[in-house]
Amino acid sequence: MFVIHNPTAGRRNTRRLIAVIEALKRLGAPVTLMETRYGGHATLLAREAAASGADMVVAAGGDGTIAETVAGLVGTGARLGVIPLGTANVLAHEFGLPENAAALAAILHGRHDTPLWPGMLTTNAGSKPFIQMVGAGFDAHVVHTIDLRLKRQLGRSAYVYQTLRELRRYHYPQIVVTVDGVEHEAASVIVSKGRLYGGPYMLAPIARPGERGFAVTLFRDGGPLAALRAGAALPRGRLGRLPGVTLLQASRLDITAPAGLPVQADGDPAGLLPLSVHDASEPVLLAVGR
Ligand SMILES: Nc1ncnc2c1ncn2[C@@H]1O[C@H](COP(=O)(O)OP(=O)(O)OP(=O)(O)O)[C@@H](O)[C@H]1O
Repeated sequence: MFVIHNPTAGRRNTRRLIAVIEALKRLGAPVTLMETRYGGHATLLAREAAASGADMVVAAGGDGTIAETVAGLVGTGARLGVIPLGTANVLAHEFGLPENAAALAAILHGRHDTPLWPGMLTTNAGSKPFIQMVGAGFDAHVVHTIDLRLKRQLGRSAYVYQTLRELRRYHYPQIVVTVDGVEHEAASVIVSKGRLYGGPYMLAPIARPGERGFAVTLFRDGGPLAALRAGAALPRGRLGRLPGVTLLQASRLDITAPAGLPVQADGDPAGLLPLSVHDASEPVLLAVGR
């Protein structure tokens, strides 16, 4: 089993990683540990691990590291494992991965899995898979402007701080989004593979991470008050039920304007508008509990 560790993810705490690796060794699993040296390196490491015959490649990091690992695994037949070490760890919440090191090791060593069908995002920064969500509008602005040192120190609270800081600075331009050929306008758009957002919080109950297609949440109201309302609704799991919020299903989607607005994918900066989203060619298999 190959474990790809992003040493910059989350609060850089390696205690959990070591505990899971020790538990894997106690189960008799041979583990090869590799560290990423730069953003995007996980894709190369995963591709090489799969090419060398690994049947399981584990992403040890946050959602960004998982997406980069998946980019190297699609089409190879190698299974995906996850050791959540990130800030929000949305995918780990989505699939109920345990906090306990021994329980997580048992899942990685076991044979039970579920399909995870990534989306493909194309922007000026290129084309790459995402596993949980893509955003354009206020949330992407927060992701692009957040201080990475603060994120490491405060974890998820850094997003709350940055959201409050940017509420009155952001201009809330209208975004033009075409969902399966039908044009809409919104202040913010979140395209989801999974149901959760920002951690364990429900956003898109219609989302099906193991199947083709996407859930699309349109936040029609712009301005600081609407953004503040959304921020307050998130921890109560009521984001999707706010007035002015519409949830749609999509098989493909384009956001054409305004050009130059920031985009986020799986909680990391992912280029600028315009963007397009479609299905990856095939799913990967994710090791999960029963
Ligand atoms: N060695 C490295 N040096 C600098 N950046 C790296 C390195 N390895 C990976 N990265 C980048 O770190 C970024 C953040 O990683 P990741 O998303 O896994 O952690 P996180 O943001 O803390 O967690 P989450 O997405 O769950 O909130 C990714 O975009 C990845 O490209």
